[in-house]
Amino acid sequence: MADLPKHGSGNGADPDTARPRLGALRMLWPFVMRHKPLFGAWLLALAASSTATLSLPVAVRKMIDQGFGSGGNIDAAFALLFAVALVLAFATAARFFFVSLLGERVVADLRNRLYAHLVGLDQAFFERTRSGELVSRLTADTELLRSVVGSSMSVALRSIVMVLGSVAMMVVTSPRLAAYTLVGIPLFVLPLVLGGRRVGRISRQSQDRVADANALASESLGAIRTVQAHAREPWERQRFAEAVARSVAAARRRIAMQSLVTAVAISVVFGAITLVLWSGAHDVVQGDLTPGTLGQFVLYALFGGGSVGALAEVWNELQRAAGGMGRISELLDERAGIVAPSSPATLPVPLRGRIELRDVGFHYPSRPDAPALRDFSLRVEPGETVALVGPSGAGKSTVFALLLRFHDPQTGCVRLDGMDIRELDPPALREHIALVPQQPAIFAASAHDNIRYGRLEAGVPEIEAAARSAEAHEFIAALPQGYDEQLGERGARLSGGQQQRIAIARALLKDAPILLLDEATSALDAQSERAVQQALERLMAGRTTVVIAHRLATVLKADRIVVMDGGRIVAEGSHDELLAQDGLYAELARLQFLD
Ligand SMILES: Nc1ncnc2c1ncn2[C@@H]1O[C@H](COP(=O)(O)OP(=O)(O)OP(=O)(O)O)[C@@H](O)[C@H]1O
Repeated sequence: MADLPKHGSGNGADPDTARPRLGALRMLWPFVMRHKPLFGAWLLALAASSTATLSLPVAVRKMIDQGFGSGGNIDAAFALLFAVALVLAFATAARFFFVSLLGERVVADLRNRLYAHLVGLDQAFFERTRSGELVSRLTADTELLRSVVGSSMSVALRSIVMVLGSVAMMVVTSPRLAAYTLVGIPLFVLPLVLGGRRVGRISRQSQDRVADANALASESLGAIRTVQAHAREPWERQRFAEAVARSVAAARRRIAMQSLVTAVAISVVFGAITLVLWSGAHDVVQGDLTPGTLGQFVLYALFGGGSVGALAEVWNELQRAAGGMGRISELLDERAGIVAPSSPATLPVPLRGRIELRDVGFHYPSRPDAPALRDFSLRVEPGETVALVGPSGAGKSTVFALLLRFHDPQTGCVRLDGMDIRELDPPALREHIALVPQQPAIFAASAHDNIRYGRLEAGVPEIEAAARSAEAHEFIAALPQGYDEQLGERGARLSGGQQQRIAIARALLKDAPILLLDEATSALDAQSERAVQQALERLMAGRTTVVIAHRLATVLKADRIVVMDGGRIVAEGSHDELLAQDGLYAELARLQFLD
């Protein structure tokens, strides 16, 4: 799988890379076909509105020749004109309604499909992809496609119909004038297409500058504490102002180019029309043409010309959207490396909870020459608590990653109750493991929902019981809205110790036989510390536990301490035994636990 190209934002392809191929938009077809009735209704409305538009000039001719000419029926001519206009009005409204709705539906489907696909991808994918970029694909790129399905494609198709219809009607109306006009068309189209291309290129640049400014703002607002703690507000203001100024400068170039194109287009169009009109007027004077027919012809020329202009305008947008679609299909083509076998084995019920890593050798996909674990063998009996201790980078978290099957080891195997975990369906495996990470993820939801994440079908009494065991009930009950209190993005409204206790309550609720606990390194005050410790003891009771230990109390309570260094086990034993050896453990203990 190739690395994704890193764009500043989901908007606009890099002007230096190859032009996006319009063919990428074909990917949208199956999504459109899922809404056949809407699509059909739109085509009908399009046919009706185009027919009405194309009959308008005929009605105008009748009005001029019969209405103003001698002996005509004024009332009937005007009634016809009004009727055509009425059909046009309603058909246009229907066309707009159906195609806009189609755009919304298609984009919603596409977004759902993309999101459903992304959450199923493996950790290796998320390690090499920036989450900001994924969000931008989900929003900015799909947004671009909404405007394409809901408007640009409609404009393009309508314009093509109108150009063909107008040209045909021009030939029918006056073959001689039509011949003049057709010869003049390239003269008229060329500057529009050339100018349009240039506008497209400049507009991509201008959107990239806008995206730069946005990225800058979201980065500094996301790190507002760091910004303010360093008193860097003036610096950030200036950086943002400069980025905004760059985007205005780029937009100015685009606007200037667009203005120029508009001026040229209007001059060329009206120049051509004046010429045709002038030649037609001579015909009228000589009696070869009625005034109404000339009027009819000029209207067709205007419709046709206007539609060519509209085509030129949407051309660039279609190209941009093709770029967006290309990037989305790249993501949809990503395949997870960690998948269930075709017929997954089932775990014994009840699970005993023996875990084993046997002769494991592992390196992260992004770092093939830096093994994170080597010849690593560890067996944890049901109900046993093993503490992993070691310097930073020793490979402790990697053990967790392999037990959860976020990655597969390159050599050796990981077993659960004697069964190779590669034979299992990954979600089924993870159902049996509760993970309490060092920095728990708290969602922007209520306290109640945050705990319920551990087991979605849990009822209120179970959730409260879990909170009580996790020593979290008291502080939650004291929140202004109790369990309904919103905890804020990333748990912004909770202290570190409180966040940990929410995570412990979640794990208690999940009630899995295996517990992976990454103890927080951040020091808590004595009271929080005691509360967290008590909660953890309740959580660990009766479960097979592997804990990345940072506290003396934890290592003292563990059945066994495993000392890791450089991806290997260097010593094993109890606290006292290991202290007596006076090796790496004694050194770490002096630094970490015994100060
Ligand atoms: N996602 C990753 N991609 C590439 N390398 C990684 C990744 N995660 C960890 N590593 C590397 O693997 C090695 C082991 O890391 P690991 O996180 O398991 O150490 P640790 O003992 O948990 O450290 P700490 O106590 O600091 O969390 C380190 O050299 C680290 O740089």
